[in-house]
Amino acid sequence: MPATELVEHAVEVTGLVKRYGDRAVVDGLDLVARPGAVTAVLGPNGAGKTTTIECCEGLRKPDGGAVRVLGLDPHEDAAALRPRVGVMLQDGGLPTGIPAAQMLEHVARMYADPRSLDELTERLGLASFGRTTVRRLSGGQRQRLALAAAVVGRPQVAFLDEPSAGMDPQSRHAVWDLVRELRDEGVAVVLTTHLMDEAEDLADHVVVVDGGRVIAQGSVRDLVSSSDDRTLRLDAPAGLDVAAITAALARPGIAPLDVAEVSPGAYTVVGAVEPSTVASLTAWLAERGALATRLTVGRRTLEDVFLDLTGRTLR
Ligand SMILES: Nc1ncnc2c1ncn2[C@@H]1O[C@H](COP(=O)(O)OP(=O)(O)OP(=O)(O)O)[C@@H](O)[C@H]1O
Repeated sequence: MPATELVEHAVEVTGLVKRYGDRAVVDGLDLVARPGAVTAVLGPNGAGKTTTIECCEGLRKPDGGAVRVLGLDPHEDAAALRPRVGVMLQDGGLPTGIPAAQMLEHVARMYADPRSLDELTERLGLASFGRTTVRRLSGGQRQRLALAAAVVGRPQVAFLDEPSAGMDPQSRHAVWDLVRELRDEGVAVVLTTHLMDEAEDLADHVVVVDGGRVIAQGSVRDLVSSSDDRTLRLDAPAGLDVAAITAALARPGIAPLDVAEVSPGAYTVVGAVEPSTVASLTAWLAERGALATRLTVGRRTLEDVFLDLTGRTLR
């Protein structure tokens, strides 16, 4: 009986610690991933996502905590897990000296019941560069090949580290379709991404990591509706006085709205945005002869929540 039928969680990480020198880059991280679900791990650069995934893949040895994949230890049971786990590394990790098609055939031969190479080649658009050596592929082509290599063996768990990074929109959609299909086939897909729309579209469960720990998790819906806040987005002349806007929108007894110029001429107002907020804001602009070229009010997006949780400072 496959181990996925024995374990509720295809991946279970408990109190994971990984240190480099005396610095813990993963610092007590807990994470679970279910079969038949996409778990998206989000976090700023250097948050510890890849390190965590690599501990799950058996590529790095934890300094503390426990990691179970299909109920097994990624290090000690590496041989048993190899045919059941697909891995797409951030840097490709593919042998570079052989043509792409040959590389994929070689990988497919390692599995008992590989996917059809014709079908994978067709859906990921690999045919046009099958004869090109891996080293000469473009970044996006190499990513698609790495994804094909990760899934060709029909894994029960697929770890995909930034699967659509550097891809054109067509490729990204092909990748998303494949990920959804894997999920529908019962695969536990664990992916990292910096693309909030990718997480919003694909993820059944989102885990936000910062400083080597999980700082929030849940479904996208849970995360974006955990507050009643709304976001007002405004396009107007650059350099408006956000402190003055904040003061103009203030209402007695209500927490001040968070007004920011997120890029030149693009403003957000976050909080309890009411009809009167819109009226006060447009009046404030009109008094200064400033034209709003766009104004929308909507629910918070995953990106809003992510920036709230992790801040705007560059890492
Ligand atoms: N072999 C290593 N030796 C020392 N430090 C390392 C090593 N590998 C990773 N780190 C550090 O560990 C931290 C976490 O790195 P990791 O690659 O896990 O982050 P990440 O969340 O995947 O980031 P990104 O979004 O940029 O890919 C970083 O500060 C990185 O510099």
